[in-house]
Amino acid sequence: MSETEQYDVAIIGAGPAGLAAAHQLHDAGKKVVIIEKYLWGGTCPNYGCDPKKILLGAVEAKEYADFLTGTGIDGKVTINWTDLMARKNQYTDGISQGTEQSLVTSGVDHLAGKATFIDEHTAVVSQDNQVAVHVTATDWIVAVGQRPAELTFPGVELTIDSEQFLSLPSLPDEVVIIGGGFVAIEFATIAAAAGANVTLLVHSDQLLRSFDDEMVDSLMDQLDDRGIHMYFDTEVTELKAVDDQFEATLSFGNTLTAGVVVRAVGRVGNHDTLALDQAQVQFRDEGILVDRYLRTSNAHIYAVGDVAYSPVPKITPVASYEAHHVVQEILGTSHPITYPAMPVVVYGTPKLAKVGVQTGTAAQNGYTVKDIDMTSWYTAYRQGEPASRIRVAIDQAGRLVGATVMSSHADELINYLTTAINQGLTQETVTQQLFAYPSVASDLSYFF
Ligand SMILES: Cc1cc2nc3c(=O)[nH]c(=O)nc-3n(C[C@H](O)[C@H](O)[C@H](O)COP(=O)(O)OP(=O)(O)OC[C@H]3O[C@@H](n4cnc5c(N)ncnc54)[C@H](O)[C@@H]3O)c2cc1C
Ligand SMILES: NC(=O)c1ccc[n+]([C@@H]2O[C@H](COP(=O)([O-])OP(=O)(O)OC[C@H]3O[C@@H](n4cnc5c(N)ncnc54)[C@H](O)[C@@H]3O)[C@@H](O)[C@H]2O)c1
Repeated sequence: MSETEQYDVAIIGAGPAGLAAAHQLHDAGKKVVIIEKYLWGGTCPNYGCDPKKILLGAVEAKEYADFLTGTGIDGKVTINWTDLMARKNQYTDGISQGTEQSLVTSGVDHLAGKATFIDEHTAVVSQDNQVAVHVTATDWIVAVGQRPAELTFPGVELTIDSEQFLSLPSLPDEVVIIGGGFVAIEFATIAAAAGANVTLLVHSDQLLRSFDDEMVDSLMDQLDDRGIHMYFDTEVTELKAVDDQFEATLSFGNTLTAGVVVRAVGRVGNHDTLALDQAQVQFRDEGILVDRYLRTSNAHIYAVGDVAYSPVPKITPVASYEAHHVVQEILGTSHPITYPAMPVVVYGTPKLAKVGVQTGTAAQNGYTVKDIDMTSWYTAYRQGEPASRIRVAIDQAGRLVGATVMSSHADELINYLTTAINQGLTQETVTQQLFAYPSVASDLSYFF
């Protein structure tokens, strides 16, 4: 074992959270090291948000062409999975090395290997066939993210997870996806647009539990129109390899045959890999327990991003935001974290996005809810979009407090609505702004 390296701050995990913290603390003059056991950059750019949205890029282009077929577009656009995957790989292949290089360029110390605590200030960083390194630091930031949740039925080892789906060399004709959340819907959309016959197996009675039910129903209609089959209250009880296919037995007795079965049933924290007991850090199955300062039960160890058990969406902007907060804590500006309104987007076709007060329950909580069909509005019309809908919640003072949007532009529109909520804008203040016309933003004042 090598001699111990001593740092002001050591960060475990080089995803969006860990990297943001490392660069900011280094820039502030701290002696920092960041430790990563797999790919520099973490989930989002290597096997999450970014590769997913590259695949979605082709899906969107195909959809736009499909919508306008017969009204100015002739011929059918098809997705070439091999070429699309090559484009995705061209992007992701450079991420880890490029991210590591930016640490080198910035002068941030970094170590490849798996970190495990041996006491509250020290971790061992080990890598196959290499001498383990001891790292000691005054403060630690744990930013180790999550991994796909497992299932336990016989044959589950024949399923693939989200990372494997995002690198599938060829797309089978039949795709089965277990789950009804973000990953399941996004992958179903991509696979269906690329020509596969897609079935979602949902173990509860609903998709996307945290969203406004009515908007989820609208999204389901759209998924249905795109040929995606959905079975609810259904589980896989067994999976077998039969010839070059897989045969899934379902809880109600039927069988389904598919070329690939994707597991998309949530994510679990990587905190169980860290020997946290050695550092007196408490955790539960859902993640590491943190207080309002993002401190763990050991005041010198913070947890941020997906692995922190905090009541916020587990998404990239939140991970970076929490990292920034902890940096301020370590630099001496101590205050409890508060979160602005946080937009989340399900990147299907169409996209479903929400922010702020849940619009499904807003009326019973005293807000005015407006439900607007935007299908005939200019933006949807000019693109021939078959369905576009928004529900907004407005408070007594006329301020927007929540929104759910289903549209091909929901990812952009939700950002404007987030700004409106965070700034406490009313219709009057929005009409004082000038927006380019015609554009998504130019409709903003009609939502109040
Ligand atoms: C398929 C998919 C699509 C997604 N799409 C979106 C999206 O569109 N928008 C969005 O905002 N979010 C999306 N997310 C979520 C987003 O990727 C995460 O919220 C984000 O990456 C969390 O950042 P993090 O830094 O907390 O963790 P991560 O990015 O997971 O990084 C944690 C890092 O820690 C490393 N690590 C773990 N254990 C150890 C250890 N013991 N020692 C050393 N290193 C360790 C891991 O290898 C990893 O690199 C998606 C996630 C998935 C899976
Ligand atoms: N666009 C985005 O921001 C984005 C995209 C993908 C993933 N993510 C992040 O990754 C997380 C994980 O995504 P996800 O779709 O895997 O999880 P999720 O929590 O969104 O959905 C999990 C799904 O699995 C089902 N499920 C749970 N246990 C099951 C079981 N035992 N058997 C069968 N089904 C079961 C649930 O009913 C649910 O439908 C998201 O919650 C989000 O934080 C974000």
